[in-house]
Amino acid sequence: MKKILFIGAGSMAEALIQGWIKEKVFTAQEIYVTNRSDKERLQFLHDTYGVNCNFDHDTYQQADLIILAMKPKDAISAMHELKPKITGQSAILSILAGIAINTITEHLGARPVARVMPNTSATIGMSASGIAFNDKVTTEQRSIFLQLLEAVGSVIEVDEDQLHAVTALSGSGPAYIYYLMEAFERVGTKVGLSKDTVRLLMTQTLAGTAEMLKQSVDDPDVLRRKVTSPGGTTEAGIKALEQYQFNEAIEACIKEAEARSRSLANSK
Ligand SMILES: NC(=O)C1=CN([C@@H]2O[C@H](COP(=O)(O)OP(=O)(O)OC[C@H]3O[C@@H](n4cnc5c(N)ncnc54)[C@H](O)[C@@H]3O)[C@@H](O)[C@H]2O)C=CC1
Ligand SMILES: O=C(O)[C@@H]1CCC=N1
Repeated sequence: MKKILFIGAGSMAEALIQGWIKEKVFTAQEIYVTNRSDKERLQFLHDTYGVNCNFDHDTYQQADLIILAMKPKDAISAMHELKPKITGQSAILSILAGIAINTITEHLGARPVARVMPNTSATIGMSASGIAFNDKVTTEQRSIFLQLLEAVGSVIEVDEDQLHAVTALSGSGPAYIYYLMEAFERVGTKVGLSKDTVRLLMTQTLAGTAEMLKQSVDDPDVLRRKVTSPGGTTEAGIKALEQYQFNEAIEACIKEAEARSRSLANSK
């Protein structure tokens, strides 16, 4: 039986716990979760998923895998608390935005580390994750780490520095799409539809568009042109997006998020 220990019990920890249990990667009995102070949150995770939230110090030493899942600003103090407890050879999987592998080994000692940027769609097995490893990760461990992320979606190996861009795009990405959906729902009701109808239409439109991009050999601009009849509705809509500087807004969004990821490395 394995021991998988989450340090941090927030939304992303819950998404991975849910995804791994659902995909039968780990049983609830194999998962241990702790956080800083919120006992009610731990009780909720125990009651909902059956994971272990009350355990002794031996669990730290026996853990096969420790998952760093606190906020980046809490990472240094959390690792400081963790270091004396983990005398064993546990590998580390970090989902911390911005925090470098070197910072982790500086605080937790030389050990295998996978730095991962998943997203909350891991909950339903649909995460898009980026991953980078340090040189302590063996070939066997590397394939285990990849399997863990494949179980909750797709995963792509990148250079560690590229994880800032991955964070800005697919790590934060679900929030951009939810924000877009909020806007569709708001305007949809202004043009005469109910919120439920808009949600149904646009959820299917997003899913269909994503599937077209996956299945088609065409680039997005080619697919877009197939929707855009000359003098038609799409052309009018796109013109409005251009007038409101859609491309500049998206560029600023991703660049700001990427820069924030880089600056999180220095946050205290
Ligand atoms: N929420 C998301 O969509 C994603 C988050 N991430 C990363 O995952 C990490 C967690 O994010 P969320 O789950 O959104 O945060 P959250 O705020 O929901 O949860 C953070 C958890 O860490 C715990 N914590 C804080 N200090 C601690 C300490 N010293 N020891 C033990 N536990 C401690 C808190 O009690 C809380 O349970 C962050 O580093 C974030 O960058 C990565 C990808 C996506
Ligand atoms: O907002 C954040 O900082 C985290 C990282 C990616 C998604 N959520």
